[in-house]
Amino acid sequence: MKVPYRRISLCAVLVALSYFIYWKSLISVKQETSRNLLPSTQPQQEAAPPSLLCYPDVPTVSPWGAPIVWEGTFDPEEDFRLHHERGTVVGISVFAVGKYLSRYLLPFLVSANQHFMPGLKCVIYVVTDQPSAVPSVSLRPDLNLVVLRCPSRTRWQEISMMRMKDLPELVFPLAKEQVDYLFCMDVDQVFIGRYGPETLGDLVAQLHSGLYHMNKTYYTYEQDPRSAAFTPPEKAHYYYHAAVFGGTIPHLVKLTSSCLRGILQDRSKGLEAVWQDESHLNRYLALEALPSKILSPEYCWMSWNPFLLLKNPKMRWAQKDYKNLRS
Ligand SMILES: CC(=O)N[C@H]1[C@@H](OP(=O)(O)OP(=O)(O)OC[C@H]2O[C@@H](n3ccc(=O)[nH]c3=O)[C@H](O)[C@@H]2O)O[C@H](CO)[C@H](O)[C@@H]1O
Ligand SMILES: [Mn+2]
Repeated sequence: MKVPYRRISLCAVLVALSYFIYWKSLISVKQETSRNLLPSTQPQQEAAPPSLLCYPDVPTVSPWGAPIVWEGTFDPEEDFRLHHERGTVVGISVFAVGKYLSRYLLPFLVSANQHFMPGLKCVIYVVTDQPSAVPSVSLRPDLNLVVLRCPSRTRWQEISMMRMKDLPELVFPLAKEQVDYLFCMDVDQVFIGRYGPETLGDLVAQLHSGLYHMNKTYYTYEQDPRSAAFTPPEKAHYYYHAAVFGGTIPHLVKLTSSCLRGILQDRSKGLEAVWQDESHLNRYLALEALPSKILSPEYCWMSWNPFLLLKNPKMRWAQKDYKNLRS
């Protein structure tokens, strides 16, 4: 049989072209939607020089004045100088429980060693149910590793949600003595570019890169009014990813205690929020405490999302493998 190569290549070119046009239109729709969220009374922050941003005109400030951090909106040398002079110490807490330890922890640590706050003192708190299995990694002299034991839990939903319990019980008592700012991060991600002190703030939230390009009607807030995580969409602005949040310890204490309270209240009614801890986090950040700084999708990039091609990603999601990793 004769293969119609010319017809196939013509089709491929047409598909690629329409895909490109679709992608460009989505990005501009998103930019319009984001701009529309800004009330007209709010002064809009000067946009950084377009050549430095991934897309010109991305929103760089929230309606309540919190900076949205994109490459090009900050001066890395000035930020570094300030924090270096102050002797700022930055922490990360990362949970690696069950199979997630052997699958994700090593690349997370190796990449953090290379890209996370280079030149500043750092502490990584690894929270795990199997401390002896934590891989030994050669780390830079100003980066310390602290391993903490947490209980083994079987349901992955419990492991994810109970971070809101283990953080204040296991991590914060140490961190409040050792660090000025702490990030609470998922382990299934890797640093791929300089993740510097431009990200530091009292209460820091991460835009979810899977939903960033979408219209707000697609944001996955908990919609069951019986749940403590219930979030009326009209009261919220953004959809945040629970894979990264951070701030100073007093702010994180309030955040985790509110989320844990909601999780336990739901449990007592036989409920579980649609995106577990992430649903409670979104409610908290919409209704109880607005973040003082917001990280653009560059700081937690869903690398296989074809609608979000970024020029300056600093961290990307690792490949998911729910089938093998979740029992
Ligand atoms: C359906 C689903 O997936 N939902 C949750 C999950 O997405 P994710 O797909 O990002 O969840 P995930 O599998 O990365 O679990 C969250 C984190 O909990 C830890 N972990 C989890 C399971 C386990 O067996 N061992 C372990 O160590 C680990 O640090 C992991 O990165 O997490 C988000 C927070 O980022 C939200 O809470 C979502 O609601
Ligand atoms: Mn994750």
